[in-house]
Amino acid sequence: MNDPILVINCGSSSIKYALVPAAPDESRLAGQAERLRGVDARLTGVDGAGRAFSRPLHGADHSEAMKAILESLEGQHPVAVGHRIVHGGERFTRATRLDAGVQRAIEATGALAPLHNPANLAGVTATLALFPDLPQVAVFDTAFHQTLPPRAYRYALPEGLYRNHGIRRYGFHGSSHAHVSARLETVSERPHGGWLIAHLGNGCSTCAVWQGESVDTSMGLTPLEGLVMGTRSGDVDPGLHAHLARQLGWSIERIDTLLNKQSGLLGLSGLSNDMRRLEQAAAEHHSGAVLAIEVFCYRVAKSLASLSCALPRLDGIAFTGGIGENASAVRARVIEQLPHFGLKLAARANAATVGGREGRIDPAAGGPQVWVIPTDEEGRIAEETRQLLQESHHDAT
Ligand SMILES: Nc1ncnc2c1ncn2[C@@H]1O[C@H](COP(=O)(O)OP(=O)(O)O)[C@@H](O)[C@H]1O
Ligand SMILES: CC(=O)OP(=O)(O)O
Ligand SMILES: [Mg+2]
Repeated sequence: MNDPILVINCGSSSIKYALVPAAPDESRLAGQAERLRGVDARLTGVDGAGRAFSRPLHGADHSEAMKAILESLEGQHPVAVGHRIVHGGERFTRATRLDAGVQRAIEATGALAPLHNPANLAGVTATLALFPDLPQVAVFDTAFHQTLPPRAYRYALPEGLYRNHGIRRYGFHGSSHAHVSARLETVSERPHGGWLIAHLGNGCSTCAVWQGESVDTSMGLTPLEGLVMGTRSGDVDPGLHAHLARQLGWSIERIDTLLNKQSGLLGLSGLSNDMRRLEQAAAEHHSGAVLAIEVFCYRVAKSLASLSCALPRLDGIAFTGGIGENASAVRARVIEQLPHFGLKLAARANAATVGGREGRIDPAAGGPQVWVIPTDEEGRIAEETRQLLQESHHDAT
């Protein structure tokens, strides 16, 4: 493999990794460790000899899982490591070489992404211990949204909170939205247009892109704002916090756990945070699952409609992420709630575009286009890592 970059995407309970070669057509070694710290923790992937493997990790934490991942890559020689870091705050507006100072600054923004930044840093620490001599780069979810205008990133709060404490909307899933936006430039034949992207995975966000730049997005100061997610509530009345504290005596920690870990699809259904499981249960008329999917789809449609205000023109919509790429029934329910935009689906193309396929799923009747574009956060992180290292090499010579 030619000068591959090792990409590490550490989530709260999973690590996705990929060894991304310089040549885009060459295949990648990739995999994931899931349900970390659980008895059923497991690593699945493809090893250096091209063999698929799946093995139990028995309660492994992030650093033990990282060791197992690196063992599976034995014989491979990455030239650098690119890390997904979810929150870059106001300081990190682009990919940045990791050093002790940068690590400390990422730690300081940890409170704003409690499910993500601490896990991201655990991945950095484990990788640094195993690859002390390799350049390591942080690629931030927030960076793509640096182009948001003030009307989109400011909350209607007193200015001092923004100026002195960085209280503003940042936006996340930037590597995913950037990848999808770049693909749309290539495949849609409507370059430099206005697009709405729905990234629907465990975390979910929408993004309005005009001429390749993010102009508004549904996530805010933290990855909790906006859509209904696996375990996150998304938007609630900001008065809810005071109400729960005053009326039920709940602590801030309890409210935070409620909104981040016990809500969303899980809270609404009382069953699961997993869309696959909910679709099965809804088919068997589980009322919680039926309601959870209904609220989920309505909130995606409502968010897309409101973000359309950020665009001078709507060329189309793209779905991505585990749900966006696979759940054709979810896509159909979202689009059917947006008829006033002239949006329609071609039912057969919609049903067939699943399992990592890219494709256009509207009837091509001249209205806004609808696309499924599989995300590639790892590819984008590798690209930005490579670019930064090339720039610093040029600066040094
Ligand atoms: N075939 C499928 N049908 C419906 N939902 C799916 C399918 N495959 C994956 N999903 C859903 O995608 C979500 C996970 O998305 P993903 O983007 O992989 O998450 P993460 O944010 O952890 O990367 C889960 O809700 C899962 O149920
Ligand atoms: C920012 C975010 O929500 O990330 P994920 O989808 O990986 O949870
Ligand atoms: Mg995700």
